[in-house]
Amino acid sequence: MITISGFEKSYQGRLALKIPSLALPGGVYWLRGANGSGKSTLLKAMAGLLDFKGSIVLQEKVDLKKQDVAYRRRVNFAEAEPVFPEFLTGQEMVSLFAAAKRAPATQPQAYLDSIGLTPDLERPVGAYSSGMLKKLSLALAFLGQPDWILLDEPLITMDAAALEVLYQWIAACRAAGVHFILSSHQALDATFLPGLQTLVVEDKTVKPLA
Ligand SMILES: Nc1ncnc2c1ncn2[C@@H]1O[C@H](COP(=O)(O)OP(=O)(O)OP(=O)(O)O)[C@@H](O)[C@H]1O
Repeated sequence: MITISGFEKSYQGRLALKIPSLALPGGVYWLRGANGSGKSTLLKAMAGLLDFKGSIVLQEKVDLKKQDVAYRRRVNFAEAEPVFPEFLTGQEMVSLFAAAKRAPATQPQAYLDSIGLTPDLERPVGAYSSGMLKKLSLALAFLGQPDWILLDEPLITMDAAALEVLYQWIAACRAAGVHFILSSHQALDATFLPGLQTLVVEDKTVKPLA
């Protein structure tokens, strides 16, 4: 469960998103909304990457603002358009994230092998294509033992084979009790994401679709 209360985010004094109260019990959520509606703002705030007014609390006890290290270890995030330091290799990025997220020893390799990134790990990420960067950032978002994984536009730039792998990762994590929020402009297919629930971002707020 994630509970959002009294949430407000403004940029340069201009309100972007306001959520008086929202409780997300868990499962898989499709975060849907028009361009500029506030999807990335919500996900970045929930990932602890944006300052905001109000509170976000995990499982009624881990407050993002008060226990930020514990919270961030349990909530993972992948950006829509990942930007990494270009001089670091894929392997160096994986090692950094694996240490920060306390990933079990063999976990990173399993993800990288299945998505086909292993042959490119020694190359600097500045030499990666946009699809390779996306695969790397998604693999990083699965490291550790998160309770929630937030994926901003995970479908963009992914080829069909990579998408199938992503759905397999999500299914395996769901079976282990991990919850997901995926933002997407494309409709998500409930065949691949059983129990899919919808959150709509409009009029500068977020509501579950009844
Ligand atoms: N760094 C920023 N500075 C100023 N305004 C911002 C900034 N980031 C986002 N905004 C504004 O906040 C609002 C929500 O933006 P956000 O990126 O969260 O939308 P989104 O739903 O993810 O959009 P898209 O579907 O186009 O990616 C928009 O009006 C946007 O202009």
